[in-house]
Amino acid sequence: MLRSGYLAQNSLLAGHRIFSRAAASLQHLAASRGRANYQRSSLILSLQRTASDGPINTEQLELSDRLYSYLLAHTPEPAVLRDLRHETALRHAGRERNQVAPEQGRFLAWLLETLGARRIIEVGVFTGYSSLAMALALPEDGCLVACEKDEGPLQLARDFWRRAGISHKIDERTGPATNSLEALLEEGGADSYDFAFIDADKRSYQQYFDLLLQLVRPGGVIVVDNVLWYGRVADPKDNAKNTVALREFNAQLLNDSRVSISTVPIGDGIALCRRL
Ligand SMILES: C[S@@+](CC[C@H](N)C(=O)[O-])C[C@H]1O[C@@H](n2cnc3c(N)ncnc32)[C@H](O)[C@@H]1O
Repeated sequence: MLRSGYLAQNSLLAGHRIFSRAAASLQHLAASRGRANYQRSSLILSLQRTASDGPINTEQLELSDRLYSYLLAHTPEPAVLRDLRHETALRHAGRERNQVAPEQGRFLAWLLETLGARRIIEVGVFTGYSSLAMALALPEDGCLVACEKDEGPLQLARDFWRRAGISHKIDERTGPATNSLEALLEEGGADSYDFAFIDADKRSYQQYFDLLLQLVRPGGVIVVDNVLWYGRVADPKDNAKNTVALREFNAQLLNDSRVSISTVPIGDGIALCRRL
């Protein structure tokens, strides 16, 4: 979108128009992500930490709306993914927040490229933003098993998979994801996947994780979305079912000797888990 190569092909005027449209779109995106919850007093925050086992660097980068817009402007996003965001906002108004953010989609794609992943699984597809971002990063003979229970948003996902020319890489599994993952195991899929992404109902995360640990090969990676849950996991007063489920999942993950983990505060927080 804002890439110099792209702008260079257009006249300065056209470039200006593209920039203005993209900037407006990015501002809208930044504003619509519930980032008002973040403190805005400065770019660098000094936090009161509760860690008691030694000095730590307490300087944290705060993503203000302005800095987030800058980040988006420096995140490559193919036009087909940007169009899918817009189409999702039109057809599934109010549910756009279900989608991973562009920098997360790019991160997942980059990770797959870096790992050289060929066979991957997604749990929770919605209108297909993350699946499309990931499928674009797979080789021509790669395969993404797309698990989704809701037929409604899948229709848009299919349109865009076709439009992007990656439908042949998608193995669609409609229905409750636990059934789909169990079916993959019955089909002999144990230890045969390079990567999995969990982004569905929070109370089933542990179940998905345990099944995916059987499907992903040793050395393979499972990425889990929403582990910081918009900050709610750290709020002792928040005992909503999803918050409690994510808190329990995070606590279990910390002591799970089957994986090596790193939790990264991108988007709503993701846990990167490598199967040992
Ligand atoms: C947060 S959205 C996924 C967003 C998607 N990863 C993206 O970036 O566009 C979660 C999706 O999980 C699906 N889901 C919820 N419970 C499910 C289940 N038990 N089995 C399969 N899919 C489920 C929902 O229908 C919804 O579409």
